[in-house]
Amino acid sequence: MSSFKSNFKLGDYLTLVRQENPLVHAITNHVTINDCANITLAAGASPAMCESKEEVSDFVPFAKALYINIGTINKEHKKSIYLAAEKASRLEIPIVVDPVGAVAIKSRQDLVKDLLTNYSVSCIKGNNAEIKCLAGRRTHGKGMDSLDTGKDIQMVNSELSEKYNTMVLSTGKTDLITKGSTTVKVSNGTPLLGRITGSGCMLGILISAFIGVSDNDLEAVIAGIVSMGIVGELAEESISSTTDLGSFRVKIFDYMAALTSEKLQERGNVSVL
Ligand SMILES: Nc1ncnc2c1ncn2[C@@H]1O[C@H](COP(=O)(O)OP(=O)(O)O)[C@@H](O)[C@H]1O
Ligand SMILES: Cc1ncsc1CCOP(=O)(O)O
Ligand SMILES: [Mg+2]
Repeated sequence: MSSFKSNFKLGDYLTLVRQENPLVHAITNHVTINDCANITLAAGASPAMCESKEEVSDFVPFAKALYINIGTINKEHKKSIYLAAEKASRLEIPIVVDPVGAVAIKSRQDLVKDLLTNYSVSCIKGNNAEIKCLAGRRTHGKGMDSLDTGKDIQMVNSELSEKYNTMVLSTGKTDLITKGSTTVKVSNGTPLLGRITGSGCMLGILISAFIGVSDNDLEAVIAGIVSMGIVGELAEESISSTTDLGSFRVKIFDYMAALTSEKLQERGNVSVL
């Protein structure tokens, strides 16, 4: 692993997830919901997709983290998200927000900014375009996908992190995680992750699981990002053609379940900027 100033061991966070089997409450989109549940299980955590407004407030207290993904949001979801965020903030349960589609849809930007302003969000996680649009920057996306090269993204992350007093994770070819004045770059992964739907959502619920077992949220998020990147690399190495996207997707679950803390340590490509 390349330089990271703290002497933390990435693999320890995976071990913790497996030992503690944290319950992650997800209110997430209906496109990738099953992939989110399965990647969470494969990592050693427990997913629960509970989204009804009558139920979320009762359910949140059992969770170690709350993952909010607005990819297919509707009126009902919106109410549930507010109720869940309110309860989680009050109980100091970490919240991760994934602003899917915010580039194209103004009301999604407004919702996410409102959540960041009024609730205790541990991490806002989006692709480069989503993160830039939340900072009011010009960017380029297509539907749920980013077409942004990531130019100036470190500055944008820092601005948002300071403005909302939260961690910011921007994803793309490289992933940057910023907390206050610290930005860490993770260079694991493969472009194939961008060719299946759900890689961003799976990353979002995974980092929620990792945050849920740790008192160091920055290190936990790094371990979650590296895990996703490495299983993408291993899945790519296992297929015979880059058009085997179905096999690639399935292999991601296989390699996540088989991932060891040693592998995490060995292949993690992390540096402090
Ligand atoms: N070109 C790439 N090279 C390496 N990893 C990538 C690439 N594109 C996406 N990823 C990885 O795929 C995951 C999802 O990122 P991204 O595609 O930016 O999010 P989203 O699916 O939300 O648009 C992240 O772990 C990211 O590192
Ligand atoms: C295609 C699509 N449409 C609404 S949500 C969604 C999934 C987005 O997944 P990801 O952000 O992981 O690419
Ligand atoms: Mg996404």
